[in-house]
Amino acid sequence: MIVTVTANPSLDRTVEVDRLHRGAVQRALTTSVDAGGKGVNVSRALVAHGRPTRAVLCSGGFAGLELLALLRETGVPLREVRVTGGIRSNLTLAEPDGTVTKLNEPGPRLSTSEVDAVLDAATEAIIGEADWVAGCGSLPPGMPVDVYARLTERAHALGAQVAIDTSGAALDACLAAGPDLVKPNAEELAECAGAEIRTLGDAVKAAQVLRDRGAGAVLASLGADGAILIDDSGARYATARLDAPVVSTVGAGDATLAGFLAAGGTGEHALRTAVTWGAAAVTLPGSSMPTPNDLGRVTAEVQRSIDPDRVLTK
Ligand SMILES: Nc1ncnc2c1ncn2[C@@H]1O[C@H](COP(=O)(O)OP(=O)(O)OP(=O)(O)O)[C@@H](O)[C@H]1O
Ligand SMILES: O=P(O)(O)OC[C@@]1(O)O[C@H](CO)[C@@H](O)[C@@H]1O
Repeated sequence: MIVTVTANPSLDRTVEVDRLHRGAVQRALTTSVDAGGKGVNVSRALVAHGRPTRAVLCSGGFAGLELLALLRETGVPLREVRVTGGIRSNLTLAEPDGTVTKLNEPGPRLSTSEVDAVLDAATEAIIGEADWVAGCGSLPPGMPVDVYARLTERAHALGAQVAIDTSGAALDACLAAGPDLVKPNAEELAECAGAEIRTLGDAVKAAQVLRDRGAGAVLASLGADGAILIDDSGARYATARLDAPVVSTVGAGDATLAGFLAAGGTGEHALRTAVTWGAAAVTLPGSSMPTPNDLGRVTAEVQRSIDPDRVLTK
């Protein structure tokens, strides 16, 4: 069972436009709404593949009610923490060539007791049930920067492994608690390691910095370039070939983490599955998560020998 924790979930509104013109009044072609937030997406992807999961998340305001209703439709088992502030709505402006512009709100301010309630709800969900806990996404205002470190300590005390997918100070702060896995994208990895990432070799070195600071393994997603996994047995690189156009990259990293954990959370098979699920996600609109039917569009390949000079596309 994989428990996901999303302190800052969102309603993800995707608005499709012909072409984005800054400063102009534009008419949308279509709009859609998905239940969002990184851990919520991981749970949605797992449910779509019939894998046991539970999503722990904050909910508040009318947006929170809509989020819960959407999640119930998708069949994700929930453990909600009611908070006073309304949860956020994040906007994606999608253009037909696959370009997305994303505006993420900060989220509601949480009180100290609401922060404790999130950690307690996560602990209850873990007890006796979870093999893995995934703490995912940005922290809402009021949430202390060490919350993922605290989640890691609690989960380890209960015998569960921990994966963290976050950015900035929250990523920095979780490393000392020794999460079993972190899943940065290239930008988050560069910021956390304090290094420029231009090549695959740069990405491997930066991932090693995060391991030296406490992460057990690093699964770094590299956008169109695939993903690398660095753990005790070395570095591996996986790429994916797509049989379909790129529609929306939003949530691809979450599908990647979901695939990795669904396939055991370690090793080559998990890396291949991660890249397959991630690449399948980009062929779908908005922040839709792939189902088993979507995976046939992807051919993934894992390489043990990595060309350190290979220049990354983003
Ligand atoms: N343009 C693309 N073409 C093919 N595959 C892609 C593309 N962009 C992303 N992917 C796939 O999705 C995975 C995750 O992408 P990325 O590194 O952009 O995640 P992310 O930034 O964490 O995404 P998000 O935060 O929106 O979930 C990649 O490892 C790759 O398999
Ligand atoms: O602001 P955060 O928490 O970093 O990211 C939130 C978010 O962009 O992540 C998901 C895609 O990965 C979306 O569902 C959601 O809108």
